[in-house]
Amino acid sequence: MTVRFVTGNEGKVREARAYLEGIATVEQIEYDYTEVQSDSLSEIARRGAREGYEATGNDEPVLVGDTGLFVDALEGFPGPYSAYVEDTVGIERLWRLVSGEENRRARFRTVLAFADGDRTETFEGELAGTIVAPRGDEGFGYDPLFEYNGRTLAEMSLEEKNAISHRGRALAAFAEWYANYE
Ligand SMILES: O=c1[nH]c(=O)c2ncn([C@@H]3O[C@H](COP(=O)(O)OP(=O)(O)OP(=O)(O)O)[C@@H](O)[C@H]3O)c2[nH]1
Ligand SMILES: [Mg+2]
Repeated sequence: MTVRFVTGNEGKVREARAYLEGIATVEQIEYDYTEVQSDSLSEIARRGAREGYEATGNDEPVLVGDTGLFVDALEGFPGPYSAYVEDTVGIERLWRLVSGEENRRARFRTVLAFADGDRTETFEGELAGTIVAPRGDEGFGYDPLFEYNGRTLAEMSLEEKNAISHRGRALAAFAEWYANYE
C-alpha cells in the first residue's frame, strides 16, 4: 500500500522510504500544511496530517512527521521551532550559543501522525545525545551538531542513522502498527 508523506523535507522522505522498504511505498507530497504554534509536536503532527489528508484529495492515507531538537541548557529550545531556527539562526550560531555551556545534552524527538480520514494515529521516537561542533556531510538539518556514541548523525550512513534515530524509532512503532492495519 502507498503512504503519502506530506512534507517539504526530502531528508525525511529518504529515511522513511529506506526504513519502510517492503512494508509500504512512500510517496512525497509537497503540500505546505499549517504548522500550528504549539509546544506539542504531537499536536502539530496530528493537525498537519488531518489537513494534509483533506487537502490532497484521494483516499490514500498520509503521514506527517514533526521533529524538534530540545537542548537541555536552553530549556528545550529550539524544540517545536527547530525548522524556523535552522532557517534563521542556522546551526553554526546555535553551536556557538551552546558551546559555552557545561551541559551540552540534547534530545531529538519525532512524532509521526498517520491519518486516513477515519482516524489519526501517532508514533513517537526519541534520541538522546550531545551538541558538538559541526562534523560530517551526511544527513540534513542539525545532524552535524548532534553526537551519539562518538559520532555525529552526519557521520553515519542513512541506514546507521535509521537504526538508532528518533525518526527510525517512530518509524519502527509505525511499521509494527501498520502490519495489522486494515
Ligand atoms: O539533525 C537533524 N536530524 C533529523 O533527523 C531531523 N529531522 C528534522 N530536522 C530538522 O528539524 C526541523 C524540523 O522541522 P519540521 O519537523 O517542521 O520539518 P521541516 O520543516 O524540515 O519539513 P516539513 O515536514 O515540516 O515540511 C527542521 O529544521 C529539520 O531540518 C532534523 N535535523
Ligand atoms: Mg516544517
